[in-house]
Amino acid sequence: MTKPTVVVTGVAKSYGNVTAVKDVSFTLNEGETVALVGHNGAGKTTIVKLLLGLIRPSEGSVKVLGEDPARGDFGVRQRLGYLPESVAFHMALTGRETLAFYARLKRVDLSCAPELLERVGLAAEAADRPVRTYSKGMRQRLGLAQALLGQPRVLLLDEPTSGLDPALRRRFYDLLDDLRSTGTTILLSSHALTELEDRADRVLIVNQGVKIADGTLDSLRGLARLPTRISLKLSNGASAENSNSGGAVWSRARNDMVETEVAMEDKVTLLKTLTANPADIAALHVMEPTLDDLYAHFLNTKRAAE
Ligand SMILES: Nc1ncnc2c1ncn2[C@@H]1O[C@H](COP(=O)(O)OP(=O)(O)OP(=O)(O)O)[C@@H](O)[C@H]1O
Repeated sequence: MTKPTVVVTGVAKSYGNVTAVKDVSFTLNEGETVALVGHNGAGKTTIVKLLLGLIRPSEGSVKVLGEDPARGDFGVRQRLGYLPESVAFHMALTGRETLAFYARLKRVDLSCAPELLERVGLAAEAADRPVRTYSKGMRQRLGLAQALLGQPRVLLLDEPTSGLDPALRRRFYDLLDDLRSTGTTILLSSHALTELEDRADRVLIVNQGVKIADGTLDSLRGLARLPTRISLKLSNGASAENSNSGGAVWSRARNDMVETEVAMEDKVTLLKTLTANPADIAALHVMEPTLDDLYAHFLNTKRAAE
């Protein structure tokens, strides 16, 4: 059974006459990885700060692990991990000393530090070097180790992969998969939509402080009803227009391919027709709407309604 770890109800947050967040409600569950996406200034950091208890809502309520995080309950803070977008460490401390510093602040056991440094790929040699000698990616990994201190039940990550090369990104997401399997709730705030696509169980889209979409990628696809793109290359250089191409309208694409768009409900029928004679087909690609497409769709729908 899904167990909620974060419950946000009707939350608004204003700074003077700037309303950063308006009537936002959502629930995050144990073992769920949720992407929080939105333009610059959409309200993502404000939501994360509300979950951390760094700011109080002007309206509504925030509960993290059953408590109000702004009350300063230490038990909750110990079970919350946070990686800010820009990690600022004391440059003279080594990686190991930095972790010891944060472990004391969080009042958690430091015995897990060597394992954490290992997990984020900071080898023993790097762990004992001052942070000022670290590359940006190494600092980011130390930031992640800091966020993982005390085995948090809820992990809040702001642009966690910025500064990581592709191999480290993969390693980072593998690490998140391990945490998810132990029941950790992970909220990832990011602009890197393509890499979130296969990684997040759910996507929350915010715009101008308002939540405009919340669901799995498949459920958002179902709501948006955007077409599927099919691209095709026929054998022997034959033209799709002349073949049994299911009545679709084809246009020229790259690499001698042709492409068409088909409504969700017609996709299977068209694919059946196209693949009736497999020998006719040199290449076939089926592209479902990406998170980028869905993001643009929900923002445009919101704009059109205004
Ligand atoms: N302390 C503050 N005082 C006044 N306005 C603020 C404050 N913090 C945030 N805001 C405003 O609230 C709105 C939401 O800001 P927020 O930082 O939550 O956006 P964001 O989605 O995290 O943006 P980004 O992707 O650029 O980090 C913006 O209009 C911002 O200017």
